[in-house]
Amino acid sequence: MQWDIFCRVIDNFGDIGVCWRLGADLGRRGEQVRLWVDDPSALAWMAPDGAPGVDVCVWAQATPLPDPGDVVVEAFGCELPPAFVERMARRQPPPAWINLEYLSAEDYVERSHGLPSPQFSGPGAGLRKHFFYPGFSERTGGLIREPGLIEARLAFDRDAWLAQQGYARRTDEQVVSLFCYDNAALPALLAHLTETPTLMLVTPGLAAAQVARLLGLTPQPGGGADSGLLRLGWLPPLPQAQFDRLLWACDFNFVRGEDSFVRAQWAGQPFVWQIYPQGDGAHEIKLEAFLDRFLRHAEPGVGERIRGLWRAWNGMAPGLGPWPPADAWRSAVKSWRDALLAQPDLGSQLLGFVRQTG
Ligand SMILES: Cc1cn([C@H]2C[C@H](O)[C@@H](COP(=O)(O)OP(=O)(O)O[C@H]3O[C@@H](C)[C@H](O)[C@@H](O)[C@H]3O)O2)c(=O)[nH]c1=O
Repeated sequence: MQWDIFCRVIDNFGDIGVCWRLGADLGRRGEQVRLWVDDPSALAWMAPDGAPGVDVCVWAQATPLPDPGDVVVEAFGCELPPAFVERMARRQPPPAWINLEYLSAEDYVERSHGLPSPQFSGPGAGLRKHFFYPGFSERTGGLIREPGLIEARLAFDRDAWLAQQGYARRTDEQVVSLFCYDNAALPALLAHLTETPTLMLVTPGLAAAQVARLLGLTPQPGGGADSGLLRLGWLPPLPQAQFDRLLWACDFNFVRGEDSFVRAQWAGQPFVWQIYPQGDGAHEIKLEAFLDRFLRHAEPGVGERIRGLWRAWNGMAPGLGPWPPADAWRSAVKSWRDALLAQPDLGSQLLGFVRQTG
């Protein structure tokens, strides 16, 4: 099928990160994808080699758009150009029109996933748009998990990968990745990590700027610095496939937003999520909703510590609290990952949904 995926970059890298993952997943499954994005600049480092079947197209106001394909995906309610919607309404048969929503573990997702939204007026009159919600249960659209991902994860040699990046692991060193927004708990984390031999791989941008400021350092991609028992490595922006490997290589991952949060779950290592902050505090409910599902896989004492650490990392509690025991934390993540692996992935579900509704 021919797909048109529309994406508007609001801020950060999550919008294009998710749309690229989806487009590349569909392309590798033999679909033809046009990815329309208003600002494709991040793809230069995120996806320097492109993907089979995927054409990246700049979506500007003046861009002449071709005839709509078989499926039109409007990512995160990005609002399609009315003239294009009009052509969708005239196409025979009309394209499947999917509104791909943000990821949440809240219960409303199960109620809303797959619902139709018939268009009674406007340029799309006569069309039916469908809401497609990613999620963590059988009654949602699932999570992006391209074929072969887990096999590659299981065959991964972390020491070889770290050495290739110029950060060979020293004996007894734990390895931590850091990808975060502005974070008031970062000083407490750095203080905690200086007590144990640690290699912390810091992503460029907000994470590197804060660590550098707190420790009085200048980040140099590919370079490093020491602070007590903490060894720092400043990362360059990595292609998505290498970013995944970073998460596979680390004992603990600090991730954020949506896509890196999902990839940390596939990595199967203990992780801490900094949720995208919303002014009205809605993110706190969203964070707790995820913890409620995930921590069913943890022993109660361990779950409490994980929840405490996550709350502190998200500014919902002071201090970091006691660090969860690593082995029990890892078992909980693996058990959660096993449960997710038993569910169909988002790409397969979306293909099935479109065939059924089309
Ligand atoms: C640091 C790094 C990230 N990445 C990728 C991984 C992800 O695809 C992407 C980061 O996206 P996220 O993890 O979702 O975090 P983000 O904070 O960048 O994106 C956020 O954007 C907001 C607008 C949304 O509302 C949020 O829900 C969220 O998606 O960048 C790399 O490929 N290489 C890198 O080196």
